[in-house]
Amino acid sequence: MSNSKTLHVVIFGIGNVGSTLINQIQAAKTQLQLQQQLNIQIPVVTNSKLAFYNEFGLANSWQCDFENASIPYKIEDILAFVKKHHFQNLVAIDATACKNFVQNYIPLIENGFHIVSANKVANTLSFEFYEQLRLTLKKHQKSFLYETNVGAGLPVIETIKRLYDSGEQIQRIRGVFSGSLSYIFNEFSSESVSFSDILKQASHLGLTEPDAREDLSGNDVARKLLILARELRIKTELHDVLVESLVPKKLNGKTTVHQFKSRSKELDLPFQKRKQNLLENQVLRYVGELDVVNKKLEVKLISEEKNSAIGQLKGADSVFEIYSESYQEFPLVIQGAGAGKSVTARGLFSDIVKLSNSLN
Ligand SMILES: NC(=O)C1=CN([C@@H]2O[C@H](COP(=O)(O)OP(=O)(O)OC[C@H]3O[C@@H](n4cnc5c(N)ncnc54)[C@H](O)[C@@H]3O)[C@@H](O)[C@H]2O)C=CC1
Ligand SMILES: N[C@@H](CC=O)C(=O)O
Repeated sequence: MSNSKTLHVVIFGIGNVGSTLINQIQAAKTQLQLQQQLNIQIPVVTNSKLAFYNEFGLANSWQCDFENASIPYKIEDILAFVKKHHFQNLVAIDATACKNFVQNYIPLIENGFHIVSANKVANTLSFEFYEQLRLTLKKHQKSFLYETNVGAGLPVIETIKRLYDSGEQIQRIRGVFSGSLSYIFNEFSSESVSFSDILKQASHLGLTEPDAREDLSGNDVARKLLILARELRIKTELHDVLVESLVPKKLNGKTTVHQFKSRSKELDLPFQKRKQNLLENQVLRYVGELDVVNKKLEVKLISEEKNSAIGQLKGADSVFEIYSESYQEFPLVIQGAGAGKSVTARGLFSDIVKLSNSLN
């Protein structure tokens, strides 16, 4: 008798992260089958408007297939499709950055899906929604994994959870939580390049959010702090986070993404001034701090000594310093690429495999 297990994975969002995930899964098929007797089938992939269906799973030519044969969809069409084919072990991947998409989580769970998400929105809406989602998961015995919400492929949430579940008192988590802002300020502090050019590079590298103002406004980092705070059972909301936004009012949400991009040169002068104000041994860093004891969450741009751990960061590295009962003087440190399509897709893949281990 075969012990092989099949997962049916529906991928919502086939941009940087979603499409890399599909390619990673396709490339690992043989290895997964041989080493873990795991078969991951992807019968549906979607972007915001179109879905491509193949009940036998995607072929390696999936991008062409999507271009040629995708059709407009509603979430109900996908629910009907998986029901018609009696698919078991259903997993919905949220690789969108969409605020509305998370309203589909509860119907998906009620229709048999586990959720694996890179999108931080579901964990950062009201605490009421946060709890309702967890109650629904419990009722339907489904899982929700979101390791990539904080630190992309880095094991940040898992580490915090393990410490907390084993009774460790976590006092403070401080660091550079954003891979894109890390890249931007590492490059900007050390190179003679304009701020807008570096922002453009970060976006081309797939490091920023689809709307880079999510990063520059501090909102994305605030979401990460809130997610960690809630893991530690702190009942708090996104608006409780003290945030220093780097987006000037004239370029805020009333401007479209396209307008913001075409006017990004307006950011150059203010950032050049901040750079000029630095002392010789300082660099700019955008940091987050979760003070667990005082339940205070704050994100801001600081001038940091070049020689400190945070000052020495390179590339798109994030760093999380966890101070706790057992790590008082010298924190537990998690460091590595905090953004990028490849590490993030691998983080989602790892959540899928983790989920498969908990299924029959
Ligand atoms: N890029 C990175 O380094 C990291 C990204 N993430 C998260 O991963 C998610 C995806 O990021 P990227 O791939 O970089 O963005 P992207 O902009 O490249 O791709 C987003 C995709 O979602 C689709 N989409 C938008 N609304 C949708 C909807 N309602 N239903 C279905 N599809 C929809 C878009 O059509 C696009 O295909 C975001 O939530 C981001 O915060 C998390 C960690 C790191
Ligand atoms: N924009 C985010 C991407 C991952 O969440 C970041 O820069 O960290």
